[in-house]
Amino acid sequence: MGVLEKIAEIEREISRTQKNKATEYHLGLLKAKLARYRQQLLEPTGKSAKGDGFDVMKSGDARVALIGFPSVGKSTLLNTLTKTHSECASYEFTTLTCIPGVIEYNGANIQLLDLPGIIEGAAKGKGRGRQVIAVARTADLVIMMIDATKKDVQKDLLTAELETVGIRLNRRKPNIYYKEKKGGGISFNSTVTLTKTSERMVQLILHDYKIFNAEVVFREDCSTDEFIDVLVGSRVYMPCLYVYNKIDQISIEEVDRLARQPHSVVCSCNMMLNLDGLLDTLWRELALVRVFTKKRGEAPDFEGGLILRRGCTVEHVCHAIHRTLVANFKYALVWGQSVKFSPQRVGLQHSMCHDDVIQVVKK
Ligand SMILES: Nc1nc2c(ncn2[C@@H]2O[C@H](COP(=O)(O)OP(=O)(O)OP(=O)(O)O)[C@@H](O)[C@H]2O)c(=O)[nH]1
Ligand SMILES: [K+]
Ligand SMILES: [Mg+2]
Repeated sequence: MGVLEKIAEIEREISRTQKNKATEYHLGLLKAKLARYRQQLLEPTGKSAKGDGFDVMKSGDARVALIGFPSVGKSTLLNTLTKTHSECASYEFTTLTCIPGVIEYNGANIQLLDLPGIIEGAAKGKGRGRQVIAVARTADLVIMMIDATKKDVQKDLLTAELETVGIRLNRRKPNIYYKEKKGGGISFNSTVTLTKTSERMVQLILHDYKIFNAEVVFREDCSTDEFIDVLVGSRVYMPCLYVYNKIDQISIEEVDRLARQPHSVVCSCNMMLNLDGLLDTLWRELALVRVFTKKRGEAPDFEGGLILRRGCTVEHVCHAIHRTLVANFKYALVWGQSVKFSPQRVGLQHSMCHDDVIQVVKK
């Protein structure tokens, strides 16, 4: 039996099995097996996807992948936001490869990847689904583009496809410490009360994976699924922005409802509606920050802002300016939202805000 058939069989068994106290361990083990087979499916088989235009060099300050069903308007978005042209048409699967463009925003270069449309079953190899999803894994953010005139199930279907291959959208990495050991058996600890899984469940799963020596510490109330994620590894946790396109075709009430969903933005690429709003939201979801540098007695360099991540400190800024700067750092003067007074004298650990100005004083 091939891996795909094994996966199908386990999926059938899971859907057949009623969820209750008596089947809890059985279901947990089935999920652990499923995760293992899916992982096998993801491992390179030798016949890799090289050479068909999907291996695009990473460039710029961040990478964004466009994921969606066919003909939702992904290529139209690339054409409106970047200088690159990608073929658009009313028929499905117009785009067949990965086409990179660059969004210039707030002085940052954001790489936007137009990709072929994906359909249900993509993760199992339907269409070019697996190649598309492989590209999505390399992104800093996924834009899930949804046709606002169609049903909302698109979102759940696509999320499920990405989940299958280990992409976790808008979720934090579970706070579980896990380490395989050479001996000593399984050591299990938790710093909180566990309500969604148990030590026994974890033991059973580890046993199923033929792991007999390991240290496990739950630092939050995680589920069995989350433990399996940590065990299997190679999961990617990334932000996702849901972009509802074609709002020119729906009622204002419906636009309003969609715009209120979490991590969502509405637009019309054809009619150029709310593209500014889209860029603004994209910037926030990417958690990018621009910082201007200034030399003593001169105006800030408003042309050459540094692009960093939210939460960055003066130390990060120094690294971005020059690798030896931290060693020679005495203090910095900062103007902007991160300080009470402008300028304010700060140290290396001070956190910067978007559009702050900094002057570094050396020893
Ligand atoms: N009404 C309306 N139509 C749009 C909008 N944006 C794109 N379209 C139309 O939707 C169709 C598909 O657009 P594409 O950009 O080719 O869609 P895609 O998602 O790249 O499609 P594939 O590459 O086939 O997956 C085209 O006929 C576009 O003109 C919009 O905002 N409103
Ligand atoms: K199309
Ligand atoms: Mg396209």
